Amino acid sequence: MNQSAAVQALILTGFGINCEEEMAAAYRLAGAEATIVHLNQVLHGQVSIHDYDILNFPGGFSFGDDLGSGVVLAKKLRYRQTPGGFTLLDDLREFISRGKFVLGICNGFQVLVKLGLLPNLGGNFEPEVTLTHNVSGRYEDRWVRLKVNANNRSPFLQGLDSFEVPVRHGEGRLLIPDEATRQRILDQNLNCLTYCDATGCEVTQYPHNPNGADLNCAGLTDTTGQVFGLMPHPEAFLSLYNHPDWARRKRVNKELSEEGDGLKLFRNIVKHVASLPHRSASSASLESVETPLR
Ligand SMILES: NC(=O)CC[C@H](N)C(=O)O
Repeated sequence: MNQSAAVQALILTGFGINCEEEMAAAYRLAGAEATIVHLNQVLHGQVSIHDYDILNFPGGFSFGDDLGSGVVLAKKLRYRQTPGGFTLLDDLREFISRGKFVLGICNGFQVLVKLGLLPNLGGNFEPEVTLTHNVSGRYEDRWVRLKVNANNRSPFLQGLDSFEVPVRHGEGRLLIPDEATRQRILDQNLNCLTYCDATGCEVTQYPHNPNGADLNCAGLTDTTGQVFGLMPHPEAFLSLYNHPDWARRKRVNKELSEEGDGLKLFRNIVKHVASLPHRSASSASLESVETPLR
């Protein structure tokens, strides 16, 4: 158990995940301690997710996107048993029920959707929507602007209105299978991020929406707001110098602050977790358990 008072972010890697260093950099800049571990260390019981505040699934090409992006990794989390005879999905249910946070970016978002953590309307961790090939039929690798749904109360997005971020994906198109699911996502404001134009107005057409997603959706939260996933990459916009316009910003009359807008999401969640009144108390009670919780 990590005794530090710092907010602890656990970042999974392995099997083709490739954005773990960017994600760790984001958390460190936001003041958290970031630990990168191979997923096998968790599956083999060497690392417990319960020792951490925020569990993170970075972007990449897990299992080469075979069978569909995120599918194989999600199956591994659902069915592969740890030495204690539990699956990581069992651990995730427990983790979320303790009020902790889960973030999935791009391939990580695909994993959370295919595992049934998002949107999880039914609360039974079964897949309800999916992410599939972009309507363009191409891998889309460029910058987009996102609009934040002000009615979504997830701590990740507080105080944000619209911001730019890069996308780099081939399978970012959210598909919602039926009208009832679509309506429940809308009613509960789980559609937390949509694609918009330079002025912050929502635009559903390509190229603003790079993949043809239903609801113009770029990101979802679950009903608790603790689980959050998005197709674009906030961890790739931590500084002014990540932005394609940084050198010509005066010429194109663009205001860019020294700190990248993507960093705000990480600052938000780190600040929120640090402010939770029972965080240190719950850590202490976990430490006193004789048999470590899985
Ligand atoms: N950058 C990523 O995480 C890409 C996700 C996935 N491999 C896709 O192409 O859709």
